[in-house]
Amino acid sequence: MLALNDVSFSAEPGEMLVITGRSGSGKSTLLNILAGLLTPSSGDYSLDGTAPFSLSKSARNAWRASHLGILYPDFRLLPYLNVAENIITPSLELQLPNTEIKHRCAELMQDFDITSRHDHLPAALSSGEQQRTALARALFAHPKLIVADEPTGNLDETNSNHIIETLKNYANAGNYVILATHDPIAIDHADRTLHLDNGKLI
Ligand SMILES: Nc1ncnc2c1ncn2[C@@H]1O[C@H](COP(=O)(O)OP(=O)(O)OP(=O)(O)O)[C@@H](O)[C@H]1O
Repeated sequence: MLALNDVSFSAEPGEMLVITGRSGSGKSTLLNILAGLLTPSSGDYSLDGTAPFSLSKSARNAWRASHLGILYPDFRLLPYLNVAENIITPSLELQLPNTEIKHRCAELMQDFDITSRHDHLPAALSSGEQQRTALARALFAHPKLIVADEPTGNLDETNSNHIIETLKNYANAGNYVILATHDPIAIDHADRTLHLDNGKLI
């Protein structure tokens, strides 16, 4: 059985795409391929001229750190790191001076209203604060592409609106944002919606 079959699409910089489809239709599989986390058994994928699956594993990890922001429905913050430490984890793979790391972190915490929580562990945060920390981490590297799997799945309407509007603005600034979600707020904001049915794009 194929999780995805004959899926072909391209995106323009500045676009926010939403992928819909019932459970098991292949949304997460597609996002994992776009993030360079899952190697497709056949086919091509490139982001701004780079084909991640033609890179060595270490080069692909470095490519992911500098080009990709990834958001998960369960946030996947590292439980033993505080908010600021979680946000700067992409810097482990980036060659940035310490002053720049501190500057980006402070700016993101301010943008997402989590400065006062900078030394708290994820367990002490609300769901909205956890998702805003995850979003700050996803934006830390100024990635060309953000992929997000149900990014508002655990959030109330106010937090969902904030996350989706932030992602939309980030896309419209000349980047790519691809979400898998059923959230009507996200679908409303999408520049384009793609529907997956049984691994095929409809
Ligand atoms: N690692 C894997 N090994 C084998 N089959 C897998 C694997 N991951 C997913 N699948 C299968 O591929 C298909 C697509 O799964 P996928 O998780 O991409 O769907 P989805 O649309 O994201 O579903 P959901 O909305 O429930 O998360 C499913 O039939 C699933 O069982």
